[in-house]
Amino acid sequence: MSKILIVGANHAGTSAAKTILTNYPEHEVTVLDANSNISFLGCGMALWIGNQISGPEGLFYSSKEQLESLGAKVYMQSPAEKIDYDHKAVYAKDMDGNEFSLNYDKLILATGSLPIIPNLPGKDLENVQKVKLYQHAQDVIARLENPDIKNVVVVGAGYIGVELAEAFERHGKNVTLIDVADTCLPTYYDEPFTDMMRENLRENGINLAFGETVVELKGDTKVKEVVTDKNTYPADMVILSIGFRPNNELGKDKLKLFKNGAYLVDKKQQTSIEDVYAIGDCATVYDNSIQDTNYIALATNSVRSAIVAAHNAAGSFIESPGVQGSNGIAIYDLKMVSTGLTLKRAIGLGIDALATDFEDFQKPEFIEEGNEKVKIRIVYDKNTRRIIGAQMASKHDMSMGIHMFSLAIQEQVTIDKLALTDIFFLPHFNKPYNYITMAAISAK
Ligand SMILES: Cc1cc2nc3c(=O)[nH]c(=O)nc-3n(C[C@H](O)[C@H](O)[C@H](O)COP(=O)(O)OP(=O)(O)OC[C@H]3O[C@@H](n4cnc5c(N)ncnc54)[C@H](O)[C@@H]3O)c2cc1C
Ligand SMILES: NC(=O)C1=CN([C@@H]2O[C@H](COP(=O)(O)OP(=O)(O)OC[C@H]3O[C@@H](n4cnc5c(N)ncnc54)[C@H](O)[C@@H]3O)[C@@H](O)[C@H]2O)C=CC1
Repeated sequence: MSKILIVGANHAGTSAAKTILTNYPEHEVTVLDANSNISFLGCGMALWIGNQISGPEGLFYSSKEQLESLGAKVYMQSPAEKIDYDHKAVYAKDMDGNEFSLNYDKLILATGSLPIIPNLPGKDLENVQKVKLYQHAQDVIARLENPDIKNVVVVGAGYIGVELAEAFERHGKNVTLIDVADTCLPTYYDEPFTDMMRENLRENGINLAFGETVVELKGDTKVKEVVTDKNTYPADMVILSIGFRPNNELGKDKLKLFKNGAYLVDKKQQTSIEDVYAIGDCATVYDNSIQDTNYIALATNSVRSAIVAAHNAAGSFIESPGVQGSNGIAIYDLKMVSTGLTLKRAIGLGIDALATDFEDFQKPEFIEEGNEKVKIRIVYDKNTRRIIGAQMASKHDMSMGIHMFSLAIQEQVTIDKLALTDIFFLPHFNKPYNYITMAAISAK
């Protein structure tokens, strides 16, 4: 029997706790979380804010009570404040402010990430919001009820920014979306795809301010304007969504860190100290598309890294196969999915990369209803022919196709092998010469 202590119980911590409790009932599992809720699906935040779902209740899939029913001891609203790694002890405060300490045999750090807040004049003005927690979403929704909030400026046109821009527009607000990059979603897609999303946002009435740097947020007590190096925008509310940074407060002076501060872990999720694991957004991942360590903050990575750490902490040896950063987004009718590297990023990393593109209807033309075009790009290494990335866009739900590319990158499949891969045909679903095969066959 080991004492396993998990610090942080959102997606990563909950997944680790459940894996240990259901597979290894002999261990004593204790969970600490600073917040009053766990398992909030941030990915549903935009749907909630945009009134596309009836409420937030379905966005939670676990609770203190559920973990307790599986046998865990759970302390909510109890932030860990210090860890003595040499003596295997965690010092925390409970919800009444009382200090207490817990000893462990194995420690799993699952403290996640924090929104990056740019050091801008005016960042502390009223109605300048960050969005990560359930409580942040509640706060934003309460403010949106105020009819004086007419102009909403979203800073950062990454995944959160683009999703929330749609949500605010659905609320009838005048929305401006700003990014320093000259397009939206630059990390995930190449230009032919970002152009589609840009057009989609523009057609739906969102003001786009790409290639602009925010220099100041102006106001009295409340924010009134966002000033960039090129323009000034009226703003009754500002959302800061320019990325996450790992929450490494408890280990930054003791554990080895990645360049952005994430806990450096091996394929067992173990940190630089034995018996100390790190999972989810506070830890690094092994990225198969670059065959190196990376930082990719996604709930999917959190859940899987937690399973790996849980088994290892509980005494079984398993290794992570690594990740590809697979992701997806649906804005109005447009759906986009990607995995691995974009062509731009691959070239930026010095890889001799090429892309093969194809666009076609999903199904044969004689299927007259529910037949949309799909655009695909596959990125591959010119020398090894290895597939290193893929992107797809359509009004049709073609999302499942990206999983095959994720596996192809993980398993180092070549573009030539993909060209001859058995892909079934049925007119209800696709074409005999479907876009995946055609893109692969067309590769130089
Ligand atoms: C709006 C939004 C939409 C998103 N959409 C998607 C999506 O569609 N798909 C996707 O894959 N990802 C999405 N993400 C990202 C995803 O939410 C994160 O990757 C995920 O939350 C990471 O989970 P985690 O458990 O590692 O960390 P976190 O969610 O950051 O949780 C960390 C937990 O640790 C606790 N904690 C921190 N410090 C302490 C301490 N000292 N003591 C005790 N407890 C502590 C916190 O209270 C928290 O509960 C989205 C995020 C946001 C904000
Ligand atoms: N559908 C999904 O899978 C979703 C995933 N997430 C994940 O959550 C994490 C955080 O999301 P985001 O905050 O949207 O980060 P992000 O990394 O997706 O996007 C950040 C954006 O901010 C821009 N930016 C950076 N600094 C800036 C500055 N000073 N001024 C203006 N723009 C600036 C970047 O160019 C980038 O476009 C990411 O890892 C993301 O993948 C979030 C929402 C949905």
